[in-house]
Amino acid sequence: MRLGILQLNVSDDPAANLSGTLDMVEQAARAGAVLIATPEVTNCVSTSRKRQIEMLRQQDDDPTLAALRQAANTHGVWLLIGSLALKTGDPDGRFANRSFLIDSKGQIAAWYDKIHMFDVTISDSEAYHESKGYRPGDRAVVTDTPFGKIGLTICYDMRFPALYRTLAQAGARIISAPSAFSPVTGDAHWESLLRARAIETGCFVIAPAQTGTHAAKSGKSRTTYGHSMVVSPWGQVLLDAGTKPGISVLDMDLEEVNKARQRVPSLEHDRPYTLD
Ligand SMILES: O=C(O)CNC(=O)[C@H](CS)NC(=O)CCC(=O)C(=O)O
Repeated sequence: MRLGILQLNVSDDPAANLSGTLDMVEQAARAGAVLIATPEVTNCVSTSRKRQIEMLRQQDDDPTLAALRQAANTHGVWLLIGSLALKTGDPDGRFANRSFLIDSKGQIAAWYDKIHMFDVTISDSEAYHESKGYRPGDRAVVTDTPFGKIGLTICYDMRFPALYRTLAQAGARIISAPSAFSPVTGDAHWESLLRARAIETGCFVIAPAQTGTHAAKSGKSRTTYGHSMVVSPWGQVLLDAGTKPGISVLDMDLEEVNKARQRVPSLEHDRPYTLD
């Protein structure tokens, strides 16, 4: 199956971001991709809560979701929208960081709210407080597709191997990890984390990423790591998209999932144990 990966450098203007993303989806579909995946927060990268309150919408009212559903139907492709930042209507005002799998008719096949929040102080000058802005989810999601079962995760989730194991043991053969990674942790950890998750689950791991410095009309601008990646179930890096925005298309042989799991069936070798 042919996979399209969109590496994006979105701003805090969802309408402008959408037109660029729609162009890239069309190009990837023309190149023969049947599943096209976009990064975390495809609609808006912003560090300003005020700006997010102004620009973001609830799911039923979100123009990015509506237009991408229509594009999936028009081009007859499955779309993994890495995530959208959405209003939730919750009294505490927090947003959802929500991933969507859209089928080739434009219907929502599955959605997933990021479970693990990136509340991390990397250095004196760099800290993230994701849970201040976003309300974490509490359900893991695996869905049937014509390409086998896909498990959904987002970004920081990749540091929680138990979630990946749950998804793989529930039948996932592909796990998505759309991201907006920090450059510092990206350099240190990104490739290792993704390869480890692929090897230990025997899944393809697909990780479309935001990249570069994100233009902001309001608030501080933010920089992300890029290097969108696809890793085979044997742990080979099939794609590293570097740091420029753009489209990558590659063919995945899903038989490799069976082969890797036959060679090393560790997914079936869990054992109960006590902790003294
Ligand atoms: O804030 C938003 O609008 C969307 N959310 C994100 O971009 C999140 C939280 S800041 N980014 C990550 O989880 C990066 C994780 C990471 O870099 C690591 O695990 O090292």
